[in-house]
Amino acid sequence: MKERAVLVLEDGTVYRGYAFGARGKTVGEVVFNTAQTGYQEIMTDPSYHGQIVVMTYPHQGNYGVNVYDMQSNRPWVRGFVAKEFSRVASNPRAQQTIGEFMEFYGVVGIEGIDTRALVRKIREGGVLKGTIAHASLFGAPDHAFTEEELEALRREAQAWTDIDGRDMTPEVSTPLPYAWPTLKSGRRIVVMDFGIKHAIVENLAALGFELIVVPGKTPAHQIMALEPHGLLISNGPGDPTMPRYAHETIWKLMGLLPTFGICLGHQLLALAAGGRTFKMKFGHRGANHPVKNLQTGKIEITSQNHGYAVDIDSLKDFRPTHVNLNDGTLEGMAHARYPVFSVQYHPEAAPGPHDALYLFRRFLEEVEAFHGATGLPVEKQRADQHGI
Ligand SMILES: NC(=O)CC[C@H](N)C(=O)O
Repeated sequence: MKERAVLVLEDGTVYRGYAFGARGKTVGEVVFNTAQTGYQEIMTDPSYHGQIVVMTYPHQGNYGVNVYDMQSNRPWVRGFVAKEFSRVASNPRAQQTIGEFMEFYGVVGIEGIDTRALVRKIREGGVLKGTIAHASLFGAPDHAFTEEELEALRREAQAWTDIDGRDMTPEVSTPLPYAWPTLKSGRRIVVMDFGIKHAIVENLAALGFELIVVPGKTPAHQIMALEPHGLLISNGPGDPTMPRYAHETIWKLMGLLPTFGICLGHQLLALAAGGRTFKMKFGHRGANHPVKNLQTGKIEITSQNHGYAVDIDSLKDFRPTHVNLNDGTLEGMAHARYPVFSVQYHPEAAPGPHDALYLFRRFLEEVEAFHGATGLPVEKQRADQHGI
């Protein structure tokens, strides 16, 4: 017998379906992702911290999960929703089924609801908070939820602390600096970790960089003390206006090092320079967002996961380099004077197409161009000028 479950939104809408994954209850911001594959990368991307993710593609889990596709050391989604989850994993790379994985890591799920209706609601009204609850919590797997119980679940969703207005960095960032294993020892990159996906560091490592991952809270002078040749500012969850210390650090480092910002890193760069961000109605989450590269005129099909965006008209010191063809929002920018650039989307894919991998190579070229001429740590002299 299937166990009953509900998803109750803060506006009182109730979706009745069946329990999946870990048994229990969970509250979060309900968002949707349109990627057809990549559920494991999505669940383990720290940028989803605080969110219940609804997959629009109706069948999830058929190729299982494995240790290689993890984007961090555990899932971060607060809940996972699909029309139907596969009970079998049919792929030689599979080591577990999606259900086993969700149970192991305590991810509460629901299936059998009309995900199309739910997604349409979010698209029309914007993201909402919601609660998923499984019937066994209320006594029995076939328990039919009463009006009072549903109202209590609705209030729980409403009362949950929003993602906006709090800094989630301490919850996802590494507490201590560490070296990411690489086989070569090329130029040294410091990676500011706001909840980094493994695929980003793996792409940098593949280019031969030496990588030191530091907590997002690391101040500018400590970063410079590591004598880096470049700086990567990672993706991460939450409201980009909240980690104010990061704006200050990035502002201090601006121009000292070739810098590449990805997603949250892009937003932090814009804010550090005096630009503005805003919360989008329902964000961009999927693996087929068309982005126009304004420098080449080419279109890239990109992987995306963000709920905030940089206001294109607020840019200070940066010029737009990429725009989203669906809604015209800013997707990339470059500094007017320094080798500092960033994208709102995910060049590392994981999941998604590899159209934008060239950006990692561009970062390598920027680092080489910046340091290549003299071979001296130019940034150190500049740091002295900046007094850090
Ligand atoms: N993937 C990310 O880095 C997300 C950035 C930010 N938390 C947003 O939702 O817009």
